[in-house]
Amino acid sequence: MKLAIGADHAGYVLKEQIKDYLKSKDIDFKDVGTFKIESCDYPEFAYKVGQAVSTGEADLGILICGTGIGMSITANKIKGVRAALAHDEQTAKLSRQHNNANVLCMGGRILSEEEAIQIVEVWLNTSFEGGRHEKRLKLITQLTGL
Ligand SMILES: O=C(CO)[C@H](O)[C@H](O)[C@H](O)COP(=O)(O)O
Repeated sequence: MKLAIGADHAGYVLKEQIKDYLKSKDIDFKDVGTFKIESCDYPEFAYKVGQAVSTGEADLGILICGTGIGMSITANKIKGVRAALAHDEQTAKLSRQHNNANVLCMGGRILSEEEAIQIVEVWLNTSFEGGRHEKRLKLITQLTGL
């Protein structure tokens, strides 16, 4: 499995902490930036991670900004991306089970390192349940073209 990960300045520190966690688990990832703490614009990184997932370059993506909201708004405008904003483990788990979310968005100004890593762990280790949820995902594509 390959991950794409990105953040703006407000998510930069948490991104680096999550990268340490991914390395400790031998999970392959591509970091699309930002690579510094200076102010920058979240859509650039949401677009890069979203494109990586949309084209199949990455299986899953992780995006972090201050709240995770700007990242999720942007990523969800990319075809094939199902980005979920999660501030807790239960939402993260359900985003995989019911929505087959392929991008996880988090708030670097909302979550502690420990909370974020627990969210990432549960998200990466939960599978899509399929069944009735499959039809609903197809409807998203049919209705929106995305
Ligand atoms: O867009 C956001 C909200 O969804 C992100 O949280 C940004 O990180 C935030 O807006 C950045 O704010 P700043 O005042 O420019 O640091």
